[in-house]
Amino acid sequence: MSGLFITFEGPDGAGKTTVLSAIAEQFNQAQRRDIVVTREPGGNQISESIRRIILDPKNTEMDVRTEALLYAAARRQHIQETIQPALDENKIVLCDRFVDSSVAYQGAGRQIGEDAVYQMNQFATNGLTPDLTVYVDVPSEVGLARIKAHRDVVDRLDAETLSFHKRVRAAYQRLAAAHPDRIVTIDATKPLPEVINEAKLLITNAIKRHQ
Ligand SMILES: Nc1ncnc2c1ncn2[C@@H]1O[C@H](COP(=O)(O)OP(=O)(O)OP(=O)(O)O)[C@@H](O)[C@H]1O
Ligand SMILES: Cc1cn([C@H]2C[C@H](O)[C@@H](COP(=O)(O)O)O2)c(=O)[nH]c1=O
Repeated sequence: MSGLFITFEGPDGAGKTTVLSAIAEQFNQAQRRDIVVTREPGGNQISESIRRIILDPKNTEMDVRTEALLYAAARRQHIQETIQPALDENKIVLCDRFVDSSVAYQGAGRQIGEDAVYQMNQFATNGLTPDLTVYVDVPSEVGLARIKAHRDVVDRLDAETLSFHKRVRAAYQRLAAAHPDRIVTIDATKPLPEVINEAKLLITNAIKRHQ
């Protein structure tokens, strides 16, 4: 039996990272041993190095397809080093972003084609698909305002135009409509404790179904 692969997705500033770490914290000590919390791009030394290159605001010359390929390369390494070994050990992997991010940000945000980006990622993932995706949804203006209010460093993607971020959100909403069995939407304009509770319930139910 394989483990359980759960991803968190959403526009910048939706609250994914905050919600994910609160949930991981709330699981008891015994459960925590079976849970791996990780993120994309990143999760290991090579993928974190790629992350620094992609997000560096100085890298203004980066071509949009180069960017898409770098995200996919970081993902491949992340799967091989972190995700697949944990799933093989029957663990629960909670991952901050995965292929849906590439479809939304590079496919729609950068306008290089949602299907083209999805297909390119099939090579990187060899078809690995999350069992559940928690989509934390906020209007782009709300997410960006949260980032501006709370973050000292704004990365190359955060700094994109409002229209870029609106295309990203619209693509996420299309993905959620197209994959209702996998992607569950949470309204993240609600107060943080409510968002955390809703996400925790989704994960707890997924774990129960999996046992
Ligand atoms: N429901 C909420 N209501 C108000 N503020 C929130 C809510 N959720 C998160 N925040 C705040 O918004 C900020 C951004 O949250 P967080 O970093 O978790 O977002 P994120 O989705 O991981 O963003 P990114 O993808 O850009 O890293 C944080 O300061 C967090 O405390
Ligand atoms: C995985 C992935 C991420 N992105 C973007 C989304 C964010 O702006 C940054 C990641 O950093 P954060 O800590 O989640 O803010 O990168 C992307 O464009 N494509 C992807 O595949």
